[in-house]
Amino acid sequence: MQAKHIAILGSGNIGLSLAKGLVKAQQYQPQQITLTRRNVAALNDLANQGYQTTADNAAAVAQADIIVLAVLPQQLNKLLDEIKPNIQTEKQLFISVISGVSCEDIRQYLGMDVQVIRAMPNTAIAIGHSMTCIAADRADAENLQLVKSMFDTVGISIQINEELMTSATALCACGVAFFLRSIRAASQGGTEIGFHAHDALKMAAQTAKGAADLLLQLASHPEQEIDKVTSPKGCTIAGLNEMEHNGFSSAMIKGIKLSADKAGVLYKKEG
Ligand SMILES: NC(=O)C1=CN([C@@H]2O[C@H](COP(=O)(O)OP(=O)(O)OC[C@H]3O[C@@H](n4cnc5c(N)ncnc54)[C@H](O)[C@@H]3O)[C@@H](O)[C@H]2O)C=CC1
Ligand SMILES: O=C(O)[C@@H]1CCC=N1
Repeated sequence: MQAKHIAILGSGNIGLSLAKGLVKAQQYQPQQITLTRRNVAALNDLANQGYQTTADNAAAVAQADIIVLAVLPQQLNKLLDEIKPNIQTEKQLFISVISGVSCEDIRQYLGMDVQVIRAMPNTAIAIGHSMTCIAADRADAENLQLVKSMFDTVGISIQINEELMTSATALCACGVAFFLRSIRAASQGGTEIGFHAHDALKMAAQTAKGAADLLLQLASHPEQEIDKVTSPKGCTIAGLNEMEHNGFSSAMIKGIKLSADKAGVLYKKEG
């Protein structure tokens, strides 16, 4: 259990997923986490579970050791204006999960030499299965280690070069949506060939999970595992080739490329 107090500024989809993941992993107790949101009433359920909730970002920052920035890129500058007077550069660590905003962008906007580490988790953090990419330009090694161990308790984390953070956003954070859509599409196919929708979804999801685990647990390559499924003149290769003729791999590659391009231009430095 960490002794530190965390303020999560902007408790929407990812901010709340992070808070829930940290508590589920027993790294933090709800009382050690302050959640902020402009409409604080939307956090009433969390307040009942013991989290501190407030709309006052500056007050939340005043009592925090670790400050997580989790607003949209276009909401960041206003938030930084609000909290700037209460920042204690010597003792506080900033973790930004905001896409397309560099550590230098944050220091430059604040005009302060704060410790900033970027983390790009995904929503599976809420259940301890995030793939989180971590980057910093000049944070202390001790702080980097602290952030890495924090995210390791809620999934798997790797440290990457900061220039690759927009790519990490597309592949891992947006990636959850891409894989979910493929599972949904598989379930729709399943319904068309005879299964009730809820059964088809469960069957597709478990099949996707098994496929991912084959790669993760056996450290094998997708094509190696595909070769084991595709019998000569069989139905798997027939289905797979039909999907490829319709652009399956190409659609995924192009979508990830476009997402990465978009992630790089989400933030306008002047707000
Ligand atoms: N949703 C995801 O899967 C991921 C999102 N991110 C990044 O996390 C950030 C947040 O994304 P989401 O959670 O999806 O957005 P969201 O819109 O669900 O959450 C942002 C929250 O911040 C609140 N907010 C805005 N301004 C505020 C202020 N001044 N004070 C307090 N609260 C304020 C909003 O009311 C909202 O609840 C974005 O920058 C995004 O790029 C990163 C990784 C994954
Ligand atoms: O769609 C977005 O812009 C955010 C960033 C990663 C996931 N959601």
